[in-house]
Amino acid sequence: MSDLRDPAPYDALLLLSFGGPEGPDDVVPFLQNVTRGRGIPAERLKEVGQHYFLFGGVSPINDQNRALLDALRKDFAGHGLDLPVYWGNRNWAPYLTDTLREMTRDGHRRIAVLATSAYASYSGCRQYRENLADALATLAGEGLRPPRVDKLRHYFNHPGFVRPMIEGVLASLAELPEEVRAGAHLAFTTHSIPTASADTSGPAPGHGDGGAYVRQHLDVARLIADAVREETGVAHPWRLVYQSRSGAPHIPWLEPDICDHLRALRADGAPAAVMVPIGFVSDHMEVLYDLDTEATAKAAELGLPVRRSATVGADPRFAAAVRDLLLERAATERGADAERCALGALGASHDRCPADCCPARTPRPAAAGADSPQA
Ligand SMILES: CC1=C(CCC(=O)O)c2cc3nc(cc4[nH]c(cc5[nH]c(cc1n2)c(C)c5CCC(=O)O)c(CCC(=O)O)c4C)C(CCC(=O)O)=C3C
Ligand SMILES: [Fe+2]
Repeated sequence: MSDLRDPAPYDALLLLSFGGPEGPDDVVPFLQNVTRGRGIPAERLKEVGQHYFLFGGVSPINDQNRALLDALRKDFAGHGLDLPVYWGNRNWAPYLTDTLREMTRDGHRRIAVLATSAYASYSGCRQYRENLADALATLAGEGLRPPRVDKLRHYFNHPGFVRPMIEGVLASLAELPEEVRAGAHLAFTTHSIPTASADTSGPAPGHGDGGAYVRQHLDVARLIADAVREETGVAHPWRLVYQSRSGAPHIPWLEPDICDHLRALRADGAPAAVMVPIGFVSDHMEVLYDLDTEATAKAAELGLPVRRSATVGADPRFAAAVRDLLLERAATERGADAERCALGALGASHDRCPADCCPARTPRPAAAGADSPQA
């Protein structure tokens, strides 16, 4: 029997996130970092820049990550897990490469990575693995001996991610006026991505038809809808919808858009809706602007009462889930048996992405996978 608190072989955890601007002067360089080489029309960039300026040029994502770091450190300390937690981002300071350099200088040799994206997709998984490979290559180029990095598995169906969202939906339903509550629709929403990218998300055997990205979201939506029905005795109608589309108009992205969906609900006589942002880990700009500002204004214009339910953010149950994932993986890496906690129909996700998982349009080195130069 292995020690349940033993993090070996890991000597540190890295929280890996998207990053966001911290003031008006950061907005344009941040957007340049995000969209470098990704073919986003200038029109769209100007529009997204306005979303940030509306909030003083500050993305909420950094404070959300600081709160999660605090929650993780408290959870680890409270459970006798002595493991330092670092934070690095893809698109803004603290940059991943700087954090990994610091971790290397601090003597860390084997690092577990938690990405703030719960599902399979190029943007949510492989792109982070590419960022890790780039950072490791940079460190090697500086004459440092890069540590080994392992990315923790997808947690979309971990109870520590799903449970808080179920409670969030129940709270949002309770906030709706009583006369519309029982008929309220649940609009589960996530980031739209190109259909070509969705179709190739996850390992190849599941490619096509929206791939693992759509399948995983549908599984979470169903889990939440079922739990809400059990709790309230009401089978709220639900649908998975999408938001935050970018890219050129002629390229197909996942649909329907949340705003079009709200319009259709209104036209069909739905009395109310709860927007459930299952695709997002915290209240960042996609949630504060695209849902709380744009979609909420659209609903008001339509005369459709709506609420937006909570993301997990720094919920202590999510922090505990991260500890669980880390200790599970640590045990697996030591060759021990580990319970792999997962709700729903899909089971626990793989630890190491196979070579054909969420392929890039142009193949590039990616760390922490079967096709990694470091593997
Ligand atoms: C699947 C997915 C997630 C969810 C998983 C996860 O959480 O990682 C996510 C999260 C995020 N996306 C974010 C911001 C942006 N995403 C953009 C563009 C894009 N996102 C894409 C996908 C995703 N994105 C895609 C396919 C593009 C097109 C360009 C490309 O192929 O890369 C752009 C460019 C402008 C625009 O067109 O919107 C911005 C500014 C922020 C930070 C918010 C903040 O500051 O609070 C976060 C957390
Ligand atoms: Fe995005």
